Amino acid sequence: MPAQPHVLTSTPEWQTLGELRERLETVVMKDLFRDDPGRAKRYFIQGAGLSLDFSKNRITDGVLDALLALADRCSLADRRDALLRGDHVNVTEDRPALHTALRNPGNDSILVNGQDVVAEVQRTLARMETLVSGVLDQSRTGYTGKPFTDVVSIGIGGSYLGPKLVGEALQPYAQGGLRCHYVANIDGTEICETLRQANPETTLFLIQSKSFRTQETLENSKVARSWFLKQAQDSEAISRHFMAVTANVPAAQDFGIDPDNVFPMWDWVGGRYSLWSAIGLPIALTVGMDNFRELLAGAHAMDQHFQDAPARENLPVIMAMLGIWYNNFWGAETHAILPYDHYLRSLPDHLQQLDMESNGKSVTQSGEALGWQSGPVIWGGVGANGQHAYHQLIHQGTRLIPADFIIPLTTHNPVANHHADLFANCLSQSRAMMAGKSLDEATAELRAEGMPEAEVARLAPHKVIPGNKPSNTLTMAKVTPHSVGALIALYEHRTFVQGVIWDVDSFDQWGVELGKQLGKGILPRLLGEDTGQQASDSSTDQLIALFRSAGGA
Ligand SMILES: O=P(O)(O)OC[C@H]1O[C@H](O)[C@H](O)[C@@H](O)[C@@H]1O
Repeated sequence: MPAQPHVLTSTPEWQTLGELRERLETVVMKDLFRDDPGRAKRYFIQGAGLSLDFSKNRITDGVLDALLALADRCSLADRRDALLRGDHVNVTEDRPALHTALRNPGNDSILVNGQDVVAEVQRTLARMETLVSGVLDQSRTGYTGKPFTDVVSIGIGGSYLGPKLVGEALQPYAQGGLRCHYVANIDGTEICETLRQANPETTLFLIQSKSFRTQETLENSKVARSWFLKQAQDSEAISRHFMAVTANVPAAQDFGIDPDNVFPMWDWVGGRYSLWSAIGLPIALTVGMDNFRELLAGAHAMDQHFQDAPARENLPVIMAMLGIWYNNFWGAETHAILPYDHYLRSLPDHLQQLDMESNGKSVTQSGEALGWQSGPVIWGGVGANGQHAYHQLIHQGTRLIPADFIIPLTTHNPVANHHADLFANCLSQSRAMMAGKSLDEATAELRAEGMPEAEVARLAPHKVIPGNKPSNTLTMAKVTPHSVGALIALYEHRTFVQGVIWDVDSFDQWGVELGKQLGKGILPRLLGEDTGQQASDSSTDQLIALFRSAGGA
């Protein structure tokens, strides 16, 4: 993909946005709502079953036009088409990023290095179907003939976060009662606590690693294999209990996985975009293949919306450009993801990797230092819990924190007035962020309580909520396989659009490599092996000595 033929900050569109930012300094959203009864309706769009109210943003039609003009200047439509048709948009690794092909039900072939990606995807889905139906109908059993009760998915990063999020999100669709556990960290506690809950005779292990080189996953898998063999006492039994999803088939075979039990991954799928591939097996084993296909259909519907909807009505484009507005013109350093739904509790974790690993970059596609900010810190948590914790800083802290509120209109678990209460909480937060509370209002409230005037004057400033804090509200009819697919694909495309504007490679992640390299030198020293390793720095040396003096190994 060629580099942008411009310096972003020198474009007329960027200059216009800078001027608009100055003009909006004193504009208050509350006044915009008061003066324009049609505002909410005008800034409300829908696609793939999701609705976005983006009226509580510091924008005018002029700002929106200018943001979309910037997207045009960055050739967004061409870059989107290049992504979808399989051009090598991952420039540093010289390969496509074809996660959209994983959820494309069409039969038109897409060739990557002479290989028909679409046929590969269909073949893999059929193999997944065979495994899933065999496990769920109990025709496929463990080595003693007992049906499976537990699945342990071992993987980290993109081979963990997406499946965990969706597996939790689709609990209402669970079939077969399999318990799915996820082990990611190289922390003995995680694997040991998981294995304590499992029975080797009835546990299926999925080793999820695109590279099959990831230390955490390999070490945890070895522990799982030893634990299993200790009871099974027969290495032949491994083939009934261990599966792998990987692009590195020889390494999986070396580990002892039967080639028939290896599901493919491909170079043209990035780890953080891989839940739609066989990496999604824990999801399919939880909810069955029909629901897994519905998940893919939801994501595909969002792909089509992204491709076809005009920019002004395009959910990923609008959300991405609003993010650019706050990140690059208002100095926002973070972006909060606030799902008001227990099933979506791991969404912030997944989006953290998706967005921060994709757009946490400092050079352009052609390797020049960026002259502008790239991806923000993504964080968040489930509402209303956050309201009793970090929302204080959102409302009254000194930083500007744009937020996405995400909430289904109906619940799988109607009980008392809970869902209306939850919805009221969500709306009250976005309204409080937008409207705030003025000094006059705070003063009047305190006076109404009958407080002495001196106390009123002392307390009122502490009760002021500045307001004018931006947020989006995303809704869906219900948390379903389709809506969850659409939601995740929406954020994938939002991330892509921002990467286009910033001119970064959103599909590599070189920054995570250095720690891995250094770890290889540090480990032998922690274990007291004399490797002739040079000392690193006095801090690292001191901490190594501390670990060894405590007998930490
Ligand atoms: O699937 P794997 O090859 O084991 O990789 C697992 C994860 O680790 C890497 O270090 C990257 O940071 C992630 O993008 C990747 O998803």
